[in-house]
Amino acid sequence: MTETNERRWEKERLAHVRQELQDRLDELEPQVAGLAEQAADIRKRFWEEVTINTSSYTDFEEAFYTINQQSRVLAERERGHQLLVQQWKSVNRLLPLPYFGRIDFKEKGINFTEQVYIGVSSFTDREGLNFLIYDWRTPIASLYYDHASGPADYETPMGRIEGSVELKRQFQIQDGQLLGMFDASETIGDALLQEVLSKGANSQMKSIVATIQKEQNAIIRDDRSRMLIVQGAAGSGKTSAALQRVAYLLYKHRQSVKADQMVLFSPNPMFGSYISTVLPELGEENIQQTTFQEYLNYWLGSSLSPEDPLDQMEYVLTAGEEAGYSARLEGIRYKASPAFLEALKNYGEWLGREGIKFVGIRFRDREFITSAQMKAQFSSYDVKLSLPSRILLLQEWLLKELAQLEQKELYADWVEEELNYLDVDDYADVYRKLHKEKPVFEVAEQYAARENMGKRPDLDEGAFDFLEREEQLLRRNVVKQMFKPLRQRVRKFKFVNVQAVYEQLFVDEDAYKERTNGAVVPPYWDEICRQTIDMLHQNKLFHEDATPYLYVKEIIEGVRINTDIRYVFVDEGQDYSAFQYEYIKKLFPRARLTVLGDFGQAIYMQATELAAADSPLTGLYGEKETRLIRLLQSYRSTREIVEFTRAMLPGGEEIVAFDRRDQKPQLIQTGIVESQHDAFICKDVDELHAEGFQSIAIITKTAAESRKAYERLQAQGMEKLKLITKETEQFEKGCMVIPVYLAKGVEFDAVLVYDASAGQYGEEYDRKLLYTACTRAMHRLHLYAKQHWSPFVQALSQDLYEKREETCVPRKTAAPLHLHDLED
Ligand SMILES: Nc1ncnc2c1ncn2[C@@H]1O[C@H](COP(=O)(O)OP(=O)(O)OP(=O)(O)O)[C@@H](O)[C@H]1O
Repeated sequence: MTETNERRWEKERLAHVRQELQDRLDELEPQVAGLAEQAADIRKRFWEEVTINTSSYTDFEEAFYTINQQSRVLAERERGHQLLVQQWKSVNRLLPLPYFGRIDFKEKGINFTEQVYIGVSSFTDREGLNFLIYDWRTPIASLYYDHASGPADYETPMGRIEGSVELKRQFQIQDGQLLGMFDASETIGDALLQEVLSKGANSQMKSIVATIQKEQNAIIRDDRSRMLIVQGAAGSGKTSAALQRVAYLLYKHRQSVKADQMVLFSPNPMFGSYISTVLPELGEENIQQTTFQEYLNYWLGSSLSPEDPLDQMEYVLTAGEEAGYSARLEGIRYKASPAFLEALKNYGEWLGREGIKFVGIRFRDREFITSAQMKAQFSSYDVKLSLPSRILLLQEWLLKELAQLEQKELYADWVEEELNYLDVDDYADVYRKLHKEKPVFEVAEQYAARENMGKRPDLDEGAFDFLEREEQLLRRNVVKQMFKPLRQRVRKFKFVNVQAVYEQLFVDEDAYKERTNGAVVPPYWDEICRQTIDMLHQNKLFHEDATPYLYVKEIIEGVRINTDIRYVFVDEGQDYSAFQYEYIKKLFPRARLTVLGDFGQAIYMQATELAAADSPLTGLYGEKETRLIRLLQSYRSTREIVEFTRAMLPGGEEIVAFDRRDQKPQLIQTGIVESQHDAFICKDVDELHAEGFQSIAIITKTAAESRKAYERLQAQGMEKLKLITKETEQFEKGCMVIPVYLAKGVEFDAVLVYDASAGQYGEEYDRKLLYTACTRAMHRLHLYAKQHWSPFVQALSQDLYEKREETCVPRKTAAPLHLHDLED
């Protein structure tokens, strides 16, 4: 066949498959509507068809069976309807783009070459015998992602199948029309990838199903590791691969795992909205998404409010001049470290021996059960029992004590008083209750009357007295109501003073050492102690204390677990501490973990290196159950941007750029006049817009700088500018000012680093912040500085960028130049 014949053939096949799809749709539509109507009808007439007659046991039994039968029919219809709707949706999804790839595979020992067309779901011919389209998650489809032409094999549940790939073809199909096709030889056609990557940024992430790369496919299909760690360069497709992996696992384990048994921890709520369309695009339901902070807030309850990690970050970046800053930084570092985790484990032992602090139970200004009584009771339990078991015993004891006290209080004066405040409803309740008991009373009365046969019945003796019963019930209600909160507090372990238990760790160095089996304290310990206790006294927790606090709480009360969750995904995994991983492991004991991150973007102080030999992550489930995959190829940015950004990172030379070309990054020195600086940015934004770039981010180091930049740029007349803050929930296209730590994980057509001067990014710590900011750019990257460039920019080879030093007149020249317009 000539090439044009080949194309014609593919066009005809496409038309044929689309026709089959259309026919199926035409068949399904009336059925879908019909079944829905039938189910609705049955539901409506459900009770009409059932006559309930309970006069005899047989009648009752009959009614029971009719109801059962009706509800079974209804459930079946509804299940049938759901299945049809699923099929209908899947055919609908396939119609505009039935498949994106084809692979011709000849199995060893079989004289037949199968043409395998791959799309987002499977579709067979009318007889159900031939696959017109294979779901991309079927075993045979992995050939498409893993092999170029030549010998190839793939894994099936029945074992490995060997053979050879004779053709690998990619299609560009839009609205059912074949726009292009490429035969790929080596890797999956760079042509299609080029095409996909050259497109503009979106306000929502896209699925990469048609162009998944081999190393990404390994992540997606790994189904053995308990812990899968992915260390991948910026833009290497970690998040994309993670979402494809979710879709794969939901497909592979569709009988046993549902979407609500998977959780994804994402860096912030805005990121959650950014990725929320990928799974529905692949025909799967979204899984649960949360941030670690949401978990902390939930478990800590309302008693203590933990600081937001973004506020912690803002403090670290902006509070350098404040008293106690160095101590706080040391505290953040130490409280996230494995050393502190170890210290807390030892503290747990000590607590079990002597350290628990109890809170007495008070009631109406009386100490019902004192903390000393609790302590005495607690120490009567066998020390061989675990701490949570002994606390449970104490809880049981307290509930019993409360029950006895409740009984004793029935005739206390305060109850008498409370009775006066009861309203009509309370009396009515009691009356109803007594009325229900009436037959019993009547029998009792008759009995009493018979006993006194012949005698005048004496109602005061032996007979039931309603009034007395009523008062007793009312009293009981009053006391019960008053004791309810006490019981609830006991059930919620409020009799342990966790806050005091955590606080006693931070008394002084000697006490700390004694209680943690000699842990070595970090520098500034006294100040760290003071700061921690200050916060606790305001019922607040530093972010770095939140997870350790929960950890201590659980040492005492026992671990909270969620056994429903089967897969946990942690994106931006470098930003979690050893502590947080330990916590996640405990919380989800039946789950497999996938952690994706990039140590090059580790901008939080509690960062964890994912790929290091001594990484706490490897230790979590042990080396045998852990697999590490590295992604080195970056897909997001142009070659010029990747070459520029990777040179900022030590070891960055191993990052591989994808061959997509555009301008070199631009370095613009704006001079010391602030308004001129902003004018340059405004002018560049206009030009980028004119070139057709729709998503442009002006990235600052901090939220405070974002606010300032936003105001200044607006003053320069920049219109439709958005300010992104930690409260922003939705990610939209357009031009925005955003602090770097909120831009994590997302991407823009063009990135303008608002101020890349030495004053902003001068310390070693700033290197990764600047790297993270620059790597958000897909097509264009501009950096601005008034005077001196950041040392991380200065260190770059000059052939990696273009320098601009043109002049630019501020747009709003009306305001005269003030001294504050000049840089310090
Ligand atoms: N195989 C692929 N085919 C097409 N596009 C891809 C592929 N892999 C990644 N991309 C694209 O590259 C960009 C970066 O992907 P993604 O955000 O998943 O990377 P990441 O490693 O999570 O990045 P970062 O760590 O910098 O946030 C996205 O636009 C994504 O669509």
